Amino acid sequence: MALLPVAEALKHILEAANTLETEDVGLRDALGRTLARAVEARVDNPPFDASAMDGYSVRAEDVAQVPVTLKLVGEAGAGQPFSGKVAKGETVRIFTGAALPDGADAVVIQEKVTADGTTITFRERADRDDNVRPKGQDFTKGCSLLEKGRRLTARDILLAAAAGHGTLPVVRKPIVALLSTGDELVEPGTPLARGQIWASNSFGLAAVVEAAGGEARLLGIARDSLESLSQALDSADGADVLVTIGGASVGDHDLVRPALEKSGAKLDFYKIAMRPGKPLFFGARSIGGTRQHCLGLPGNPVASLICSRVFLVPLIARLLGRDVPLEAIDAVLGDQLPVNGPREHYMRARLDLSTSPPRAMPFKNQDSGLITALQRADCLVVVPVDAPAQPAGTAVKVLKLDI
Ligand SMILES: Nc1nc2c(c(=O)[nH]1)N[C@H]1C(S)=C(S)[C@@H](COP(=O)(O)OP(=O)(O)OC[C@H]3O[C@@H](n4cnc5c(N)ncnc54)[C@H](O)[C@@H]3O)O[C@H]1N2
Ligand code: MOO
Repeated sequence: MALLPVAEALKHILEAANTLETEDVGLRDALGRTLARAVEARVDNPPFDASAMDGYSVRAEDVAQVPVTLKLVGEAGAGQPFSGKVAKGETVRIFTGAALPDGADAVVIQEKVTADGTTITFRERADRDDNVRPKGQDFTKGCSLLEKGRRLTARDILLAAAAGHGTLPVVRKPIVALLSTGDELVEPGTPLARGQIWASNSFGLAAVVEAAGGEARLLGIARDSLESLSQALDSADGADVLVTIGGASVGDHDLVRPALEKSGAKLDFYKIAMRPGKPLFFGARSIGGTRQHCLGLPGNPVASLICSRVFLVPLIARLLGRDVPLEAIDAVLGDQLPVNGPREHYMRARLDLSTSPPRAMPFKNQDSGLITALQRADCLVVVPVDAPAQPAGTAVKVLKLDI
């Protein structure tokens, strides 16, 4: 069977996914969530002409010639506005953040005046609007502040709060169920018998899911039997995406696809022209009356994590209504590469950003069992299908390994 090119596989996955529903969350729960609608300002900011300094509010024309003495007639504090009006020859004491009293149009900082009871002598002249933050200077009511599809940062949340929002409309988090499969697997932290290994992938993948904005649900470990797999697959009820790990290849114990198909899944594709990641599959099924995307990742830890970066992170982004973060950047090879085979090779590498263009140094050993090399890598050099040998200095595409 011909292997599906990586770009085609990604296209199939993205075309299958639609943006999830909208929900309102409080500002305290908004960090990292994706805006479902644009956010507009509900007020002007500042909402009133405000003093930027501690000092005295004046009519600028009264202090055009200095020194001059004005009469103190009151005080304006933050949250404690002056109720009267500043008339000719008068001044009102003012503090940072207070509303500028009616009649006043400038603030003189206190360091520039001499106060003696209600007699205030100004030693420095002021112009209109000096030390005043005019109403609406920052933003005005109704203007668009945050665009739909944006992943909310601390800065965004501060802005939304200042613009009058106590809650924000965000896209519901996709629930991603993660199922490890294999007779050799035991939970991390428990003792190992001979032939066993710890099921590390699901924990790495759960972190990928959550960093991408999804909610990970670990379904534990299914054994290599149709019965155990079927039972575990039934427990993925309520998830938007089911990710199976391992059992995807062609061995006698690779039963994940048959079990999934038995549970009603229709596979869109199986096997892609990617290294690592060849036995990846994708499809969908109906469970509990809702449609669930099914992504089968290879068991090799390196393959599963790299495939999650290339396929699962964009799938989650699409479910969240976000742009798909898979842009490759331009770099040059720091070392020569041999001829590539029939699969697009995602080579673990380190990226030196101090040079222009950045220089990517692929690791010598690209075995997909090397977890330490994956952990040390900060990018993937993407080597096209059947690429010829390439000397150091060749231009290449690189995917940042930001997971
Ligand atoms: N005859 C062939 N054999 C294999 C082929 C092939 O085309 N023909 N493809 C190879 C490729 S490429 C890959 S990748 C692997 C993937 O196979 P599976 O998806 O069936 O993965 P498993 O056999 O279940 O596991 C592979 C490896 O990873 C370990 N593993 C599995 N799950 C976990 C987990 N949750 N945490 C940590 N480690 C895990 C497992 O113990 C194995 O060592 O197939 C090749 N074979
Ligand atoms: O292509 Mo398989 O995913 O190593 O090594």
